[in-house]
Order: sequence, then C-alpha cells, then structure tokens
Amino acid sequence: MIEARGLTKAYEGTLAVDHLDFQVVEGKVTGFLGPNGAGKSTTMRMIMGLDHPTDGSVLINGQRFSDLKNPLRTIGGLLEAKAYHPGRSARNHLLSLAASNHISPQRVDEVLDLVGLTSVANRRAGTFSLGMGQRLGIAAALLGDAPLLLFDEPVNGLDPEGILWIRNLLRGLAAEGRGIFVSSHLMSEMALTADHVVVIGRGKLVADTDMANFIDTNSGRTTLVRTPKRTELVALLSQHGATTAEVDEDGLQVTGLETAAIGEIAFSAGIVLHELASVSASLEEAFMSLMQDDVEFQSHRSVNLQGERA
Ligand SMILES: Nc1ncnc2c1ncn2[C@@H]1O[C@H](COP(=O)(O)OP(=O)(O)OP(=O)(O)O)[C@@H](O)[C@H]1O
Repeated sequence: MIEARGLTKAYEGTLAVDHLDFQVVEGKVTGFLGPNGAGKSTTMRMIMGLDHPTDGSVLINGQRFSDLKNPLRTIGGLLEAKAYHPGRSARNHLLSLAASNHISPQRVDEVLDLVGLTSVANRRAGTFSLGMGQRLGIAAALLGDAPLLLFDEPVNGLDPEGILWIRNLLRGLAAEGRGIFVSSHLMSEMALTADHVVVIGRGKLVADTDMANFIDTNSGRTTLVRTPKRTELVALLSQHGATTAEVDEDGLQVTGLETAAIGEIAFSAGIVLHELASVSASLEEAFMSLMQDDVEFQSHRSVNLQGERA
C-alpha cells in the first residue's frame, strides 16, 4: 500500500502539494486526476524518493522509498517518457537496469514480450516513436514484478490504439492483485480505467472516492428552461427545492428537479415555457467545471457539481 499523510511540497513561492492524505491499495487502479500544474508529478516524484516532502510523509508498505531494501521489486514507476539513453538498445537499457537491481536477464525478455517490443529489442531506443518509448518505460517499471506500480500520464501523446493498450494493461495488472496509481488530466479516459479516483487541484485534495460514485455525483443532469416569466418561475422552483442559475437573457439552468416535474410545476402555476430541455454534462465537462472552481478548494470537500453551480 502507498499511504500519503499530510504530504506537502513547497517550492519557492509555490505550494505544489498541500497536505495530501490518500491511499493506493493493491488490486485496484487508482486514478490520480487534476489539471496541469495541480501537483500530480510532484506527488509521484515524492512517492519514488526523487523529491523530498517539506512536510508530512508518503510511505510504501510502511517505509520511505529510500529505506526500501528492494525498491524495484516493491514499486515500479514510469515517471517520464524517454528516461533512457538514446544510443542504447531497448534490451541493453533493460539489461543494465536488471543487473543493478539483481534481476535475471530472463525477466528482461519477459517484459519486452509483455509490452510488445520483442521484435525491436535490439534497435537503438533513440529511434523509437513516442508510443514505443512509452512501452519501454513501462517495461522498465514492470521489470521488478512489483506489487505496486505507478505511471505518470502514460497515455500522453499516444494514438487511440496505444491508449486502449495501456488501459487493458493497467486493468490486467490490477486484476493480478497489484496496486496501480496512474495520473492523468483526462477524466473520460480515467473513467474507463480506474476503480478509484483521487482528484487534486492546486495541490489540495478535492475528491477521494470510488469511480462509480464519482461518476454518479458528477455526470450531473440539468434542465434548460426558457420563459418570459423567469422571476416567478425561479421563486416557484426554489420552493420545490431546485437550484437555478440564469444562463442568458431568458434562460434558466435548473438542477435538483426532474425535467418533467419542472414542466408540471410551471403548468400548474400558469407559467408559459418557451423551452424545456434536459441537458446532461459529459464527465469531462463536469470535471473541467469542477476544476474551474478551484479558488475555493478545500480538503475533503465532497464533490457535488449541482451544489457547486448554485
Ligand atoms: N522544480 C520545481 N521548482 C519550482 N516549482 C515547481 C517545480 N516542480 C513543479 N513546480 C510547480 O509545482 C506545481 C505542480 O507541478 P506538477 O508538475 O507537480 O503538476 P502536475 O499536476 O504534474 O502538472 P502536469 O500535468 O502539467 O505535469 C506547478 O505550479 C509547478 O510549476
């Protein structure tokens, strides 16, 4: 298990990671989401001992990364693409990593096969495409057969086929009982890959929940209503517990009531409607909207877009 407690990293003038608490458990894909600059890479670097927290801690099976006896066998990580010498072949890159971590050369062939690079294993890694380089980075992460794996934006720059391959790989690794921690700024991709989600914004925890629950809460349905009697309708709908927001001259965005109920309430009060339409936000839109509100980020805040928009 990876466990962050009050994990904090301050750079001069920037609080990159701000008192984060979360866990990554075995057997699940935990998605780590946040917009660019939210602090995901900094958090991952601290997990892998490449950066030191200014406060708090992050432990791997109860130990700091620097205290692990067999780091590569405990946690494997893909932190940045192209972390290899361009003049070296893929096989030689992995062989040298294996040698310095007391891992058998046989395992190198296994991971090359796992990531589909066997046929190009003797080619210089510098000639690899972005997708092949990404696969080589993943092969290095898998080398120690570790029960915990961490991937920083592994689908960045990949084509749809590469994205699907990574999704299936991560799901398969979790099904084997491994704990997977994977960062992304793409909500829709994570919705298909992760079982659990940790969302951060400006270094702070915004949500830490089951993916199913996150989707339920955030794929918010709203209703767009147009009426010449907007003021009357707003008063009436709020008596029925709805939340309303004015969208343009005569439009209203209503949450908290079914579209049919809104129509019936307006009808029984004799209010004419010019438009009544159910609108469902995509998860990506919901996520972006959640992120735009980040001035008021508070730790452990429950995520409820409908409430946010009130
Ligand atoms: N070495 C550094 N020195 C100073 N500031 C830094 C350093 N590394 C990161 N930061 C700042 O910390 C914040 C978090 O950056 P980080 O790279 O962790 O975010 P991220 O969520 O991974 O973003 P991205 O998706 O763009 O990689 C940013 O404001 C960034 O500018």
